[in-house]
Amino acid sequence: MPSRWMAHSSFSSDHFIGVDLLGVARAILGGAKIMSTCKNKVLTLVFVLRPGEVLLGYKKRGFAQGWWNGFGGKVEAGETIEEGAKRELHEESGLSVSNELDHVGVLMFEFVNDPVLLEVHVYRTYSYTGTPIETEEMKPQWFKHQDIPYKDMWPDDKLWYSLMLNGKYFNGNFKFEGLTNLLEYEINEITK
Ligand SMILES: Nc1nc2c([nH]c(=O)n2[C@H]2C[C@H](O)[C@@H](COP(=O)(O)OP(=O)(O)OP(=O)(O)O)O2)c(=O)[nH]1
Repeated sequence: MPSRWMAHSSFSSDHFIGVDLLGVARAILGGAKIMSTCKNKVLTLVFVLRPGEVLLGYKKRGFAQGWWNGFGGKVEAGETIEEGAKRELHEESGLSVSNELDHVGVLMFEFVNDPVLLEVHVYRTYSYTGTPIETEEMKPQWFKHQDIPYKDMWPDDKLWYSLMLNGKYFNGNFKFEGLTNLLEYEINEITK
């Protein structure tokens, strides 16, 4: 395990967020090392915003069923990551985005006993057309920032949502055992 990772037993206030370019460089180097031995699965995650609120979808089936999340999924062959993000947003919420999405972060997830790393590209946008609709996969709902249902979400989300909601740029590394036990993590805010 890379020594730069921090071990934590709770998610209270002891998490590590460094505005530290050296740390970012180390994270990139660490990522490159991991990438040479593992295959990454590239995924997208899109947050649609309006003042003071974020649109989340209740996952009705599949991976992370029963949790609230942004919209996204696997990037398909022949599309850019951003094209994949817009496609998944449309498929899962009915919303369309014609402008560029704001790429705010990359989150790397490692799962114990699984060689595949998840590389999740996080986007946000205030600009969209359409009305959110319930789809086969997601049931959308607007949440005020103070009402975000963290207890029914991925355990890492409470650690980086404030950065995303506040328009900060960040990257993160997370090591999970199963889907609910977050063993170690590191989050870096990036100054652009
Ligand atoms: N908020 C949050 N999202 C995560 C985490 N880990 C993780 O994979 N995701 C996101 C990335 C993707 O948007 C989504 C997983 O994608 P998916 O498996 O549903 O992909 P998909 O829609 O292409 O899958 P499928 O329906 O075709 O099976 O979950 C996490 O820890 N927090």
